[in-house]
This record gives sequence, C-alpha cells and structure tokens, in this order.
Amino acid sequence: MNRFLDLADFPREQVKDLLGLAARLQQHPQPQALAGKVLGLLFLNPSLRTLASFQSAIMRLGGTAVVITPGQGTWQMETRSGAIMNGAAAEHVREAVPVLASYCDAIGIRMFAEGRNLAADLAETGFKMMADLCDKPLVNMESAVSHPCQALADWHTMDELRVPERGKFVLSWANHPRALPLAVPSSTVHMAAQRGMEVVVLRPDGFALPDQIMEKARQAAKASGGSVRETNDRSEALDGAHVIYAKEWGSPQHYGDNEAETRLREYLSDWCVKDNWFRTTDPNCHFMHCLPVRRNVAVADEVLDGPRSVVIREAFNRMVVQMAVLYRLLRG
Ligand SMILES: CC(=O)N[C@@H](CCCN)C(=O)O
Ligand SMILES: NC(=O)OP(=O)(O)O
Repeated sequence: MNRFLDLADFPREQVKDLLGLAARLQQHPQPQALAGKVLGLLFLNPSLRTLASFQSAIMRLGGTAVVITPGQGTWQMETRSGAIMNGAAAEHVREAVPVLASYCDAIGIRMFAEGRNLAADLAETGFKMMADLCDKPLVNMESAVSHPCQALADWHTMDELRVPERGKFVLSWANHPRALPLAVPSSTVHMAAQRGMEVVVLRPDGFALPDQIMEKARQAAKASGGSVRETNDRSEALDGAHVIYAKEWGSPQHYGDNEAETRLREYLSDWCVKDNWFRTTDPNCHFMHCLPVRRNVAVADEVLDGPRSVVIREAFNRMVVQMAVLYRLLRG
C-alpha cells in the first residue's frame, strides 16, 4: 500500500485486513514500530480531529509529525495553475508540496472541494494535482469527494458496536446554515455499501447525491451483497434502521449558487435529528456523525447527549485506524 486516497481503491478484504491491524495495534501497542519516521501534514482547510488524531497516531507508533497550516505561521499558498501570484499567497503548492515531501517519509493532505464547479470537484482535480506533486506515500485527509479515514473509522466503530453487516444504514441529510462538501456523504455511503449493508440515503428534494457517487456505491454493494437506494420519505427510511448517520451537504442541483441554496433550506429546519426519529428504528439504533456538528441545527442536544450517540467513539477511532494506515504505508 503506497497511497490511501479512497476506500474504493481497495477490495473489501483488504479493508477488513486494515481494520484487523487497527484492532491489533489497539490491543497490543507498538510504540517503536515507526521510530524515526516523519509524517508531514498539510492542511489547506481547518480541522480538529484529523489534525490531532494523525499527530497522536504517528507519535504512538514512535514517529513524529510536521504540521503545515498555510497562512498561520506558514506562507499562504496558491493552488491554481497559471496564477499570477501578486496577491496574498507567497508560494505555490508546486514548490511547497515537493519541499515538504523531501523532509518526510509520508504526507497527508487536506484540500476540500472548491464548491463552484460540481464536475471539477467530482473529478478531484485539486487533490489529483496535489497528489501528482508528491513522491512519498500519501494519505487523503479529506478531498473534494472523499474522506477515507473517516469512513474507515466509522466502519471500525460499527464493527465494535456489533452493528450487523447486513443491517440497515440510513445516511440522512441534516440542516446547516451553509452548503457543505460532498466528501463525507460520498465516502460514508460507499463505506456502508462496501460493508454489505442495506443503505438508504434519506434527503429532501433537491439534495439527491450526484449519480456518480450513487453509482460508485452501488458497485460496492454489488460486490459485497449490500444495496443502496434513496428516498425523501423519512418514516419509510427510518423504519428498522440500525444506524442513523446524519450529514449536512449542499444541493448538487444548485452547486455554487448560495442564494438558490438558501431559499431551498428555508423550509428544511425540521431536518434536525431528534429523539422521535428513533421511534420505529431498531431498538439498538445508533446515532453517528463525523463532527464537527452544530447542536440543535443538525441534531438535537437530546440525541447527542443521549445513549444512542457514538460520535466521540467515532472520533477516537480516527486515531486507531490511522495507526493501521500509517503502519501499512511505512512498513508494508
Ligand atoms: C463544517 C464543515 O466544514 N465540515 C466539513 C468537514 C467535515 C469533517 N471533516 C465537511 O462537511 O466536509
Ligand atoms: N471528522 C473530521 O474530519 O473532523 P475534522 O474536520 O475536525 O478533522
């Protein structure tokens, strides 16, 4: 394994192997496994979990991390090809990435969707350009349409909680004051399909995930024996669910058009997960979210503070699975 960019790049058995390694490293720590290794982390967007969990993961294996957050003690960076750099950015990623890679044994990059051109974001043009600049093992720490570390941690969390592999997984759209990227919903729907689950994407009209994302998840379901469908019917979707996974995302129909998007959201404030969403679910139904989350906009306090919420465990498991990813990238 030389790159960890998307769960779809790995067959189901290889993902399970990675999860097995994560569980072993959790049970039997190997504090010297990556001694002397240096991990470079480049954050073009903010983070709490990804930043802290990658630093903790490499340190718990004996290595160390260099964190670069452009504009905060590091030069602001230009990412556009052909830019005339007479603005705020002092250097281009074309130099910055190879320089950082030259100091490090592996690199992690976070670069969100631009949010203007759906086709360009779906094609991962930004992240691919960055990946081409990097000649070291590379981890995707969230790109335009993929957040594989989150997906892997969520799979591990469901395994730990003994959520049935054939269980019903509802990815529900949730409210947010602005349009958020498609990375988490895209990776989540794929992960649950690859795990073999009955996946239902519950979303209001206007928020259907792009065909490309749904089709990719359907291919994963075909290989695993799972299924993927979508609906705007909340009661049908939640009936018998084993997991409600809430996520906010922008309307693909109005991609980059904030005004149209805001109008669409005006009537969607009841897309905030409450206790009564669990009335007809499986009795052990869990609530999942990748965080950060806006309380009482996307999910009510009563759910986040209640026994169904596993959001802290998901966040903890980021560190656990990333130890396995780093181990495979740096030791094979
Ligand atoms: C609030 C926000 O920008 N969320 C980002 C990050 C989520 C987890 N890394 C998103 O929805 O993609
Ligand atoms: N879930 C997640 O990736 O969180 P951060 O954006 O804080 O890293």
